[in-house]
Amino acid sequence: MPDKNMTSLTIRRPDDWHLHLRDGAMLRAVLPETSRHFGRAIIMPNLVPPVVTTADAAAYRDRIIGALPDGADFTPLMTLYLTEDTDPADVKRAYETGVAQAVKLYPAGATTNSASGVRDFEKIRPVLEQMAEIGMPLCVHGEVTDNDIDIFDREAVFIDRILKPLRKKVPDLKVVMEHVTTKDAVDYVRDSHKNLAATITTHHLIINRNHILAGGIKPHFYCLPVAKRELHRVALVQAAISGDKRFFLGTDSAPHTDPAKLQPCGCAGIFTAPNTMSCLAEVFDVAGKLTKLEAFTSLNGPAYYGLAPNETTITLTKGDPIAYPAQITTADGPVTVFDPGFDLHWRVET
Ligand SMILES: NC(=O)N[C@@H](CC(=O)O)C(=O)O
Ligand SMILES: [Zn+2]
Ligand SMILES: [Zn+2]
Repeated sequence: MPDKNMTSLTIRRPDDWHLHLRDGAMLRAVLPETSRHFGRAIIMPNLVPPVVTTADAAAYRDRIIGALPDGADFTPLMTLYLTEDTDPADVKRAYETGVAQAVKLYPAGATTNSASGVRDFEKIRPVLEQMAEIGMPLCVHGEVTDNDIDIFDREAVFIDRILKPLRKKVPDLKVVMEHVTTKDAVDYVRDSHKNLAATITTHHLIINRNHILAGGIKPHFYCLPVAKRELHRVALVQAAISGDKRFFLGTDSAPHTDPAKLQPCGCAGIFTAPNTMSCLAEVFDVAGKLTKLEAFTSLNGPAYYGLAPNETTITLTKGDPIAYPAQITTADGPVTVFDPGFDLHWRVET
C-alpha cells in the first residue's frame, strides 16, 4: 500500500551502476541528465570503436570529465570492453591504477555495438582468472545469441549454458548480471552465496512485453534484453524493493536518436536518465517500500563494488505531477525520454 503520509525523502546521493553516455555531441547532451542527480556511474564501453584498453578508458574518462557541467559532483567509473584478445596484464593495470573499476562482457552480436565481443568463452579464461585474483568485477550482458533460441528465452538460457559453467570454472570471480529481466535471473542471484549480484533498470520495473507490442509497436520501449512477461516484471520489483544487497540500480539509460530508433530496423535502448529517480520513487511508493529506495539506488551498489556510499544526499518531495521534456535535443538529433505511462509525483529537489 502506498505510504500516504510520506511526502519527503532524503537519501544518500544515488549512483547508476550501468550507464551509456556515448561520445561527442551525444555525451555533452546526456551527461548533465545523469550528473544532476547521480554521484557516480559505471560507464559502459560499447563505443565505436570500443573502449578496450587502459589507455582507451583513461582517454574516455577525460572526455567525460571535460563534458561535465560546471560545478557537477559526478565521478565516472570506467569499464573495459572485453575482447578475445584482451591482455590480462592491461586489465590488471587498469584496475590497480584506478582507471577502470570493472570489465564488461558482451557476447558477440548480443546488443548495440557488441560485434567485438566474445564468441569463444575459453579464450577469455586467463583474463577472468586475473580478475578473480585482484577482485575486479565482471559486468555481464547475459544473453545468448543463437538464432534458434527465442529472444524472450535468451537470458534464461545464458544462465544455464554460459554463466553457471563460467562461474564454476572461476568461482572467485565477482560477477554482476547486468539489466536482469527475468524471474530466472532473480532466483539465480538469490540462490548464490557470493560473488554474484544484479543490476535492475528503471524501465524493466515498469514495462512488460505488452507495453512494446500490444496496440501498436512502441519503438521507445524496445531495449535489450527485451522486456518479458508481467510475472518477470513483478519478480524484478520484488527484488528491487526487498533491500537484498545483491540487487541495485543500473539504469541502462541508452540514448539513441529518434531517427535511429524509428526505422524499419530500429536501435535497442531506452533513455531514462532525466526522470529515473522520479520513476523509481513512484514504483517504490506504490509498493509501500519507499524506505528501501536508498538501499537500491545508493547503498547496495557501492557495497558490492567495495566503495563507500556517497557522502552527500538528495531530497525527493511528493506533490503535483512533475513536468519533464518528452525529448532532449542533441546536435545529432532528438532523443526521446522514457514515458512510464503514469504521472510522476516525486521531484528531486535541486
Ligand atoms: N540496452 C540496450 O538496449 N542497448 C544498449 C546496450 C546494452 O546495454 O545491451 C545500448 O548501448 O544502446
Ligand atoms: Zn546490455
Ligand atoms: Zn546497457
